[in-house]
Amino acid sequence: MAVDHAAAEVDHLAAERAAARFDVEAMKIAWAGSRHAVDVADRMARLVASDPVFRKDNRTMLSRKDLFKDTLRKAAHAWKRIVELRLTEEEASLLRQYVDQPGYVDLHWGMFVPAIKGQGTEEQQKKWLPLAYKFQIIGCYAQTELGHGSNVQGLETTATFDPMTDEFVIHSPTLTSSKWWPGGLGKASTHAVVYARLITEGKDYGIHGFIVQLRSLEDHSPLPGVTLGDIGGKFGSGAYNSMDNGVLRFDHVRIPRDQMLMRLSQVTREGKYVQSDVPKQLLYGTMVYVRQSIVADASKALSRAVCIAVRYSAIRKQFGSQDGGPETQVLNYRTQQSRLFPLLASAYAFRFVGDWLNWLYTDVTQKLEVKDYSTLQEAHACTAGLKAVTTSATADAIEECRKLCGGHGYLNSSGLPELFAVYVPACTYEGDNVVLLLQVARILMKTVSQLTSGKQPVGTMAYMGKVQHLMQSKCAVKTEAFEARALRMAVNCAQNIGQASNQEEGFYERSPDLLEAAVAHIQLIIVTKFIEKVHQDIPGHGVKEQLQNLCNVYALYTLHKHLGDFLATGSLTPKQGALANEQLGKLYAQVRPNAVALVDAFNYTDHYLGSVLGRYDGNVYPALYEEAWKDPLNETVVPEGYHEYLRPLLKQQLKLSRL
Ligand SMILES: CCCCCCCCCCCCCCCCCCCC(=O)SCCNC(=O)CCNC(=O)[C@H](O)C(C)(C)COP(=O)(O)OP(=O)(O)OC[C@H]1O[C@@H](n2cnc3c(N)ncnc32)[C@H](O)[C@@H]1OP(=O)(O)O
Ligand SMILES: Cc1cc2nc3c(=O)[nH]c(=O)nc-3n(C[C@H](O)[C@H](O)[C@H](O)COP(=O)(O)OP(=O)(O)OC[C@H]3O[C@@H](n4cnc5c(N)ncnc54)[C@H](O)[C@@H]3O)c2cc1C
Repeated sequence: MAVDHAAAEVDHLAAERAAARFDVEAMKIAWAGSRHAVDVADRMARLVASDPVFRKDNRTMLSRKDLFKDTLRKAAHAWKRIVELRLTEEEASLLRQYVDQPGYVDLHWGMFVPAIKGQGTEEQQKKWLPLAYKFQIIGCYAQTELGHGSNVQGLETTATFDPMTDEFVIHSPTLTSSKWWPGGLGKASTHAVVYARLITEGKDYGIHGFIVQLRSLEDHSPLPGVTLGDIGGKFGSGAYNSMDNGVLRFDHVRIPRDQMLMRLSQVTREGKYVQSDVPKQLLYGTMVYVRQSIVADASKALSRAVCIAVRYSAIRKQFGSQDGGPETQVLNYRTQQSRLFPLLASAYAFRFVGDWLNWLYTDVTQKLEVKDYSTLQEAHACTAGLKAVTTSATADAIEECRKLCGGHGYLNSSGLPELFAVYVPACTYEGDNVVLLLQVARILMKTVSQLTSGKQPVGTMAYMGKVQHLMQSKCAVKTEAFEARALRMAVNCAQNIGQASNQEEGFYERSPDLLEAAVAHIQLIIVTKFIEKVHQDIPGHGVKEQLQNLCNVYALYTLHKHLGDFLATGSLTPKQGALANEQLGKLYAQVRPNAVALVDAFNYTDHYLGSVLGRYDGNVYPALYEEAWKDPLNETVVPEGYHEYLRPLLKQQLKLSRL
């Protein structure tokens, strides 16, 4: 008798949901942050999913031109809906998230507006922000050049003040000074915040931001002296190709003096350079803001991938039956669990550390407003380090989820190839991850060097103040082992650097070790924030227990993966390492019956997931089968090219065989 496998698979997810030992609705609240957050997200997700303009299932089959036009259409439609429905800022930003297609609006709202807010004077904000808020201008963030991205101080574009006309002359003196990469620049933006070397009275004062109009507001043509376009196709089909990353050159383009962003420093009518009493690092403030939001996005991307892989692993069966009985769900294999459940735990860990980072960012911003700059370094270290660690882990995890879905994970219809292709540049943009970790390492070395002078480290570095205890102790408690590992790695690096002939040379030589010390410090922060979360009052049947399990999984998995560090620094004994691994196996068994419900708690619509493998109803096989027929290659039974290339070949072979 033929078995209806499709119906059986659907039942599987229902059975998984019924077996869960906690209240999924309460977990949705723990994940989203509040009942209100769940409701708003749900409403916005459904609004997008029910609107045919936001359809995205054909995205990987569109040409670059069609994909770009589709992005313009979606952005315009989203804006229309935002205005018509009078959406709040919170609702509008969720709507943009669920539209789920990178485009110029990300840079307009994500970098252009924050740059003006952070670096513009009140007067400049009054002039430019209303235009940007109403989309009367579209802006991008033009910092990176063909020759320099990481080294911001090495940028070459010049902004030379001309006191005769009270203008800056923006110029690209070399090919390598061409702006290269800014999103939204290639085709959409009318304006940019351009970063250039400020030159006045014959002196180079380094990098500053300027608002520059690029295109006519009448017909969108480039203004005189401006050459610009798109930099070309990028990794993966669909994916980030919806974005018009651009190239831009200036040939002595003149802008009024008041288009220099003047909150941090000014140039007077006479051409005098005046530095405000604020730290010059605030020039990098927009990047700090975006890095913080990238950490929050890491948990979104990772949870999507994990949701697909968990649901599909509950549906997919292989082996396990000798006599024609049911085969084993691949989710029951210990290897599948040990690869997948740490990623599930990481999604939750990144979510909570992202919330904390958002709190830290808000706190630092409020302090800056009253000229308290004491937490600037902490904000830089945490945003840079967490951005690096969470994006690298998420990119690796999405690829792992693809493999966890076997062959079907490689199909575009699984959603995973596109998710990976869209996500992986997060390891590079907004600061290459290695460059950012080296920034964290510099701050760690500075902190270690100050320990002897009695200066007490604060914030996330406070544990380093327990240096006497942590350098000697045998660690029984989990967090203490993480603290000892991070501190001892940092102290080892500092000692090795101290032996070099000069500090810079020592730092350069020891940079691979410094990277690992920075990662250890950041992982300590993630573990600590997860533990703090589970110590809070979390309502809902079984919710706290599940989060406690996931927290243990994250900590013990991280410990297991980096056991070499823990052993080499003497923070754990080999026996403790082995016990941790034993414990991890037991935790996986506790996660197993709850896995499907734990990904349901992300509350993603099928539209947002964009995956036939991750469907809520589990009806995977009919959907896969149906999806295949939609490919343009299947529009004709006999393929185009048959008469030109296949038929002559086959006929020739036929003739040869008759000879
Ligand atoms: C299936 C389909 C899915 C579809 C999904 C769709 C989702 C759509 C959503 C997409 C969203 C995407 C949105 C984002 C889009 C991407 C945007 C990307 C934009 C960019 O990339 S913009 C360019 C970014 N560029 C960089 O990040 C450059 C990195 N370099 C630097 O930051 C600096 O050069 C560096 C490395 C910090 C060095 O600077 P330098 O000036 O040379 O300084 P020093 O190292 O000497 O440090 C001096 C001093 O300053 C302190 N410092 C440094 N940085 C900061 C800072 N940011 N804040 C505070 N302090 C800082 C440093 O610690 C030193 O302090 P001291 O006390 O030691 O003096
Ligand atoms: C999709 C995408 C969107 C982007 N959007 C924008 C945008 O909107 N606006 C904008 O201005 N820019 C944008 N960028 C540019 C981006 O910010 C830069 O690419 C990024 O900062 C990395 O700089 P880079 O390309 O110069 O890399 P490089 O610094 O050239 O990196 C190359 C290699 O050198 C290594 N390296 C570099 N310096 C060091 C060091 N000191 N020590 C050890 N190793 C080092 C790196 O780790 C890397 O392995 C975007 C980039 C991408 C990919």
